Amino acid sequence: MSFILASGSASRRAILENAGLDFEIDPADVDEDALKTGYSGDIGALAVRLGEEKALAVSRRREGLVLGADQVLEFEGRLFDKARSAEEAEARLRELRGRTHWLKGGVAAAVGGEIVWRHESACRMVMRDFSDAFLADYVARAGDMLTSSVGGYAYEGLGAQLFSEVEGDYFAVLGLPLLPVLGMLRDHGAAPA
Ligand SMILES: Nc1nc2c(ncn2[C@@H]2O[C@H](COP(=O)(O)OP(=O)(O)OP(=O)(O)O)[C@@H](O)[C@H]2O)c(=O)[nH]1
Repeated sequence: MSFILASGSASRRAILENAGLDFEIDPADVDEDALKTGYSGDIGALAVRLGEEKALAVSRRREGLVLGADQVLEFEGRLFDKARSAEEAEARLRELRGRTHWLKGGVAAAVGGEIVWRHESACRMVMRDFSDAFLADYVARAGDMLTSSVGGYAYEGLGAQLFSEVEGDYFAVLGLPLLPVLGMLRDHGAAPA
């Protein structure tokens, strides 16, 4: 039983590998900016749409079940994507500290160029009001995660120190709601029932 993960995300790959699943990696080449720039609708729906576009892009050229996913950060109705630099990540963390933001996730499965399943997730991230000194130390230690993760943190690692409370699926915070994905994979014969 196998399937294709249409993602270059190390976190998504690790989540599925650690769960013992058999799959291939074939990242989708989708112009996310084209869909995100100027978007003014429901941000969770956008994440689902992006997950669908990634799954479809690969499903149109590969046989079998293709899984695509996307995650965006929503803060006071504004949409944030991954920071482009450590400086931008630091400025954003300074803006988010002491306040609540949401990680909105979308995941979709496609077969033969058609969407067969989709799922939306929302995780409520209550960031503590940490000091400037803490932030400076965090930025010095966080490394690549500042720009490779949508929030500039690895919640399973150093990023946990940023939060006082988190509501939602742990795996969804990391980028892939594993249990709903496992249910879908089993339904499609791509994971052991
Ligand atoms: N390790 C880790 N990664 C996180 C966390 N929160 C968000 N991410 C990652 O942030 C990234 C969000 O960007 P996306 O545009 O959804 O995905 P991507 O990394 O560009 O990869 P594609 O699926 O190829 O588009 C994903 O790789 C998530 O796994 C976290 O707490 N820990």
